Order: sequence, then structure tokens, then C-alpha cells
Amino acid sequence: MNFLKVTDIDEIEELILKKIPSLKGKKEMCKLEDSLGRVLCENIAADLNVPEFNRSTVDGYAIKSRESLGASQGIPAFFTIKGEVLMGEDSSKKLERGEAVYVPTGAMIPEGADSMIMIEFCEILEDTLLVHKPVSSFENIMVMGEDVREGDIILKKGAVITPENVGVLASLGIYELPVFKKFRFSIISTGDEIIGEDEEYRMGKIRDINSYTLSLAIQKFGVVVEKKIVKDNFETILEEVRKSTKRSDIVLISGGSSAGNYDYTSRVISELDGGEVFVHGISIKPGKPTIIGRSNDKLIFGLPGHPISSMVVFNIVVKKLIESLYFCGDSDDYYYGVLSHNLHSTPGRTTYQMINKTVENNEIIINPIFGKSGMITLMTKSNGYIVLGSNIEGLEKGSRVRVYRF
Ligand SMILES: Nc1nc2c(c(=O)[nH]1)N[C@H]1C(S)=C(S)[C@@H](COP(=O)(O)OP(=O)(O)OC[C@H]3O[C@@H](n4cnc5c(N)ncnc54)[C@H](O)[C@@H]3O)O[C@H]1N2
Ligand code: MOO
Repeated sequence: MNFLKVTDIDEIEELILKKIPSLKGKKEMCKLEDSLGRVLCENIAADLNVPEFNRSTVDGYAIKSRESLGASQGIPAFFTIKGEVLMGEDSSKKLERGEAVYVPTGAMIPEGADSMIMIEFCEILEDTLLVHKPVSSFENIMVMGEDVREGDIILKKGAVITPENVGVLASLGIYELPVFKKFRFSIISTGDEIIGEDEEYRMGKIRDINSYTLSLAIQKFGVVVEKKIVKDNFETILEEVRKSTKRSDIVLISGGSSAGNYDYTSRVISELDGGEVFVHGISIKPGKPTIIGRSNDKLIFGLPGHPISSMVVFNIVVKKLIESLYFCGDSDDYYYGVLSHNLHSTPGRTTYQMINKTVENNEIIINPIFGKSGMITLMTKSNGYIVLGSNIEGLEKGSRVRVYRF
């Protein structure tokens, strides 16, 4: 077993893609109403202008602005009312000198007009309009293409669909989107001690945590096709992992990744059809005993059993991999603060230190949260983490540190 030959965290992604190139970019079409949180796999360009015609932004009269020049309360400008433009209708009217046409908010500005005067500044005497205020060119008009210009890239590959950007797509009549296909995940919690919700608790047992934490974390960008608990038996684990590789693209096995007698994950992967373990140990803390392998083109992770370690590895390896396959990821999702205590790290391993933040005298203070990675409350007591590189021995109290959110 090559457990002690750890792989550098920065090499993991390249290694996985070298072993399973087919993980890259599978695409599908998705209806706009089902697209929340989906990731675009192509740039979306506008094939028309928004608005598609000059639109009024007020209720009032379309006029030629220069004809209102000098108008005031005492000396109004006079126009002949030439009718109205109906909401949602094409304006066939053409404005001639001295004419005004009524246009409601959002309706089309007739040809020949370059501005809108609000009704508040108008007076009507039969079919004559008195305008008491000058307007300037393009006042109260949203010009054709002012919002979106034909040919503009409105959303880039990697954009995560939100209710707001769905609005832009709908305005362009785009009702189906090319998105990255979601990865299908199987989660297998291994261990004789692990019990599920339908099993009665006995002393010595541990309630399954990892399949719940992992399955919720996956839901942002993947589909959990199954989650199951499997006892520590080589043949049973082998059979269950084999079935899972048929049902999903990525199999997460929690527990059984270290070098103990009952830690089967590595042997199981090697036994599978096209089975190969290519990482057994990563230079990180927590999470060192992580296994990565494959069965042909199916990716398999052996995550450490400790709940904190399995989530840290999920976040910094599995989630990061998918974000880069999807060209998304919140690389800006961090802030800076000042460290409240000295911190030691393990040379040769990148350390992920849980923290929480407080504010004192207008300064963001970063407090390390200490505890064992078997303690699940570490994650609820903290609201982010800092990364200590493998080449440093620690950080001094008062250092400025970058904090990542979960
Ligand atoms: N001799 C060594 N022993 C250990 C090493 C080592 O390097 N040499 N590394 C330690 C570290 S660090 C970790 S992390 C763990 C990883 O162990 P495994 O992946 O083999 O996990 P297990 O032994 O199965 O479980 C560890 C721990 O986590 C609990 N657990 C497991 N699954 C779940 C679950 N689904 N929900 C909740 N809790 C779970 C399990 O009961 C154990 O307490 O190895 C160390 N040992
Ligand atoms: O590597 Mo372990 O994951 O430190 O607890």
C-alpha cells in the first residue's frame, strides 16, 4: 500500500483529469423554469435589441424636443394632438412639425419624436396641447438596444443561473439554456459502527453523519442517486461499490480510507473492473488519508471517516474539481482579518484551519477554532477557514489572513 506517498493538493485536479478525461463538460438543454442554480456551458449572446423599439418611460406626450425650447408656466409651447399610441401596438403614426401623440409608459415612441413630456407638465384644450416645461432630446425614452444590444454577450459560460439573470434571458425570448449536465453521485458510508435512521441505537454505535452532510453539499451542483450504509466486509463493500459505479458518475465512499485492518476502500477500488487507485494520501490537514481512484471512467473518492475531514476534503477537492469543470466557482468568496492567536501548522501539509470571526474596534478578528476532526460541531462553531501553506511553520498572532467561507 502506497499510503505514505502523499500527493500534493495542487496536483490532484490535473491527475484526475488525466486519468478520466471524459469527466470534462457534458452538456444538456434545460428549460428556463428549471434552471435555478444550473451552470451555463456556453456564452449566451443577444440576437436582438432590448428594448426592440424606442419606449416611453412615462405617461405623457411624444414631441420633438426642440419645439419645447423656452416653454414655461407663463409661456407654454403649443402642439396639435395627433391621437395616441396603444399599449403593445406598433405605432404607425409619424410625428410632423408641431404635433404631439399620447404615449403610455412602456409603449412605442412614434417616428419623428425624440422625447416625452410627462402629463403633469401639460394642459389640454380640446385637441391642443400646452406644454409648460422644456424637455431635452431623449428625455423619458429608453432607446432601442439601450438595455441589451444585439450581439452583446449577456451571460458567460460558467454563470450560475439566478432569478435575476433569468429575467434577462426571458426578455430575449430565450426559454431553453445549454447547461452542464449534473454529475450523478452515490454516497456509501462504511463501518460496522455506523447506523442509519431506521436502526436502533446500541452503545458503541455511531449515527451516520457523512451521508447527510455530503448529500446536502452535493445538491448545489449534482444529483444524489443513492446513499447507503455498508458494513465493514470486503465482499459486501466491493459489490455495493460495483453497483454504484453503474448508477453514477462519482462514488463517494466515507470511512475505511486509512491504513487500519478494516480499511478496505483502496483494495475494493483496485478489484473493480478497470479499477485503479491513483491517490492514496493528500498533503493536507485534516484529510490526509484520502483515496482517489476509478473504475474505468467512473471517479471514486475514499473520504476519511471523520465528519470534519470528509467535509473539508469534499469542499477543497470534490467541489473545487466540479467548479473548475463547470468554469464557475466563487474565487472572490473571501475576506481578510487579523489573527487572534499564534497558529502552528504541519510542514509538508497544507492546513485548513477552522475559524470564526468577531469584530472589535472596527477590526475583523479571526479566531481559530480548535478541536478534533471527529467533532462535528467544529463546523457549526466556525464560519470559515484559513489556509496555511505546506511551506510555512505557522502564523503569528496579529497576522493579516485571508478567510474563505464554507
Ligand atoms: N494508524 C493510523 N491511524 C489513523 C491515521 C493514520 O494516518 N494512521 N489517520 C487518522 C486520520 S487523520 C483519519 S481522518 C482517520 C480516517 O480513517 P478512515 O477513513 O479509515 O475512517 P474510519 O476509521 O472508518 O472512521 C474514522 C472515524 O469517523 C467515524 N465515522 C466514519 N464514518 C462516519 C459517518 N458516516 N458518520 C459519522 N461518523 C463516521 C468513525 O466512527 C470513526 O470514529 O484515520 C485516523 N487513523
Ligand atoms: O486527516 Mo484526519 O482527516 O486529520 O482527521
